[in-house]
Amino acid sequence: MNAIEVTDFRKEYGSTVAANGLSFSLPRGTVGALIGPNGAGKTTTIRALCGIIRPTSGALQVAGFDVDQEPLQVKQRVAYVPDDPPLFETLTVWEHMQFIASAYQVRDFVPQAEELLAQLHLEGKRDALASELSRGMRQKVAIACAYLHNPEVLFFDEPLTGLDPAAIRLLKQTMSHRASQGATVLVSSHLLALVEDICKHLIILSRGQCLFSGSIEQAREQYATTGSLEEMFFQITEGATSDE
Ligand SMILES: Nc1ncnc2c1ncn2[C@@H]1O[C@H](COP(=O)(O)OP(=O)(O)OP(=O)(O)O)[C@@H](O)[C@H]1O
Repeated sequence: MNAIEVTDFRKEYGSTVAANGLSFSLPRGTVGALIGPNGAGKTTTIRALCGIIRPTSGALQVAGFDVDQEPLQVKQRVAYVPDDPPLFETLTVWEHMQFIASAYQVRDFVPQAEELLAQLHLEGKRDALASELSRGMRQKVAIACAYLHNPEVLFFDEPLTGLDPAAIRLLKQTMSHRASQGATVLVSSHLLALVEDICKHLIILSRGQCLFSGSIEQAREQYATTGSLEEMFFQITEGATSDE
């Protein structure tokens, strides 16, 4: 079963076509990499999948629900970590956890929240206001909030930038672990070498179009390559961006 199903997704911002008839899917229990050059349409696609922006046309399904027709069911089941997470500046780290637990009705959230803060080395910042946190710490708070309500589908937009090596390793481990437990993770990143070992599925966008969607093995077969994800990326996007 696919946790994410995108069919002919189009998004226009005025005269800019950010997504031009994208179709792809991501199987449940998979970590998928959403990659592509700057301006390819990755953030637009993720935001549409979370129900934050509406498509100009096309159909988007997440966790078995139509994003346009059943937005609440979708929002209850997803978590979204944007590249610059907007926190509540006047809430403390712990109050963020309380807020998420309340919004998503997570019962007995305290042990899990404490564990997440410990894993992310945020225990010392438990009572700090969001406005007092470093960029990496803000990202960690957003990650802790994302995990707290045990979402079925997680969207991460450039999650690794700003994190220290220990946090990068932890985030990758937790993504793989969540996927092994049945969750689905779509991660957008330019740091191909860092996501290579956890992503089983590849979605490559360029200029609002989907150049490839499938497993890493299928990509290797289709493009007859044994190279790294980075080499594959250049091979697949070659030509598609050459006249930019
Ligand atoms: N709110 C907006 N208003 C107008 N144009 C937008 C808006 N958001 C995105 N765009 C445009 O849509 C296109 C796709 O942008 P998007 O942010 O989805 O790309 P991306 O693949 O995430 O890029 P990057 O790797 O640089 O983050 C770009 O041309 C961008 O300028």
